[in-house]
Amino acid sequence: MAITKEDVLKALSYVEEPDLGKDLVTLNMIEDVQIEGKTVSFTVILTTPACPLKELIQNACIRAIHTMVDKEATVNVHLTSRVTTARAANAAVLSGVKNIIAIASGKGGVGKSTVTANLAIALARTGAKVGLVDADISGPSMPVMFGVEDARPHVFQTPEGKNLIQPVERYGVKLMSIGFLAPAESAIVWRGPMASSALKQFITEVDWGDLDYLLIDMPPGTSDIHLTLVQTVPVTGALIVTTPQKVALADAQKGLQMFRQPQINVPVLGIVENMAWFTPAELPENKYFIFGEGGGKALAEKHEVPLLGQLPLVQSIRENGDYGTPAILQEGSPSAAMFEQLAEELARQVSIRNAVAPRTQVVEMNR
Ligand SMILES: Nc1ncnc2c1ncn2[C@@H]1O[C@H](COP(=O)(O)OP(=O)(O)OP(=O)(O)O)[C@@H](O)[C@H]1O
Repeated sequence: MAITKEDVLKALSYVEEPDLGKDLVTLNMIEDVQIEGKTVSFTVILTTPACPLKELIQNACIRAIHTMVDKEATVNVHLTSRVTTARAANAAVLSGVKNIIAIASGKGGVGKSTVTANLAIALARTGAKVGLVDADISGPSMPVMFGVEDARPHVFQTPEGKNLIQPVERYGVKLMSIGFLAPAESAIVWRGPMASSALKQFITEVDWGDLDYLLIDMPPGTSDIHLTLVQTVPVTGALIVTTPQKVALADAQKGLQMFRQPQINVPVLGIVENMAWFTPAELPENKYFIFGEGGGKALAEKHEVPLLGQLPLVQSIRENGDYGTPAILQEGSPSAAMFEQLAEELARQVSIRNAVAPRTQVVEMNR
């Protein structure tokens, strides 16, 4: 009997998207079904190009066709993606940006900027459109980490007469930092309301265009800047970076709780434990838990959020950051693999959040 499109769709309706708990047909993830004799071809639209379940879904599709349609069929599964969003249509601010992710830490110096830079590049390397705002106004580190300290963004006028800043592009990421506008030594005077208005400017007066993910590298602590962010744009979710050290965990918890306050209500997508251990190059089997052990996991469990990854203390991660060539660019290295995996886990949590949580909203607050 000839294979029909209905046979194919019926079989695929038994393939579940493991994270979203529904089948691929119900989720409108199947397109362009074509049948030629015993060759079945179709496209699966994933929710992110960084999907860690790609292979699993592809194999499940092939198995479903072989089991339910024809065990001898040749099955061509074409994988593509359409990044999901929880934003309302026709948004006034950043209308082309699908997901806005705040990266916060609580304590300073835990590696938040290092993690953000590597994540942004890792996501861009999967094919996603990525932007990065360095909102650490009094201590911007992105120009150094991306090796673009001397870059000066262009300002241009739109046909409507509005001045817009063109973000700097590096390693496939659109980047904006106060470091591009003010010499590093003067940045220390950016405080309070000035810092808040600088962040607002980075959001509303920069030509971000269409982006799948806009990462915001927040300053340490729980400052005015955090409130400015959630009052200016609808934030998709927050990622918390911490070390396993007691003092860092206590501050990370404060950061996490700030996003979860009922009037702010930004979902926490997960926790990253950085500097989780140290392994000397000459003793690769040894792990030294310099800042303590298991703190990130305990924090994640306490607040019921996923621990998205544990990154060891690696000398080359520090060096690559200082040289303007983040570790993710060292193809085939263990550090690059860890950041790739972390980026996949983050993208996965964004997709889950978009499927299950309410639409993103700008926070209204009387201050
Ligand atoms: N996993 C790691 N292995 C080695 N060095 C690291 C690692 N993570 C971060 N570092 C280094 O630790 C220092 C602090 O990192 P980073 O600037 O990313 O932290 P931060 O939390 O953003 O700090 P700030 O509070 O200034 O915003 C940097 O020198 C960085 O290169």
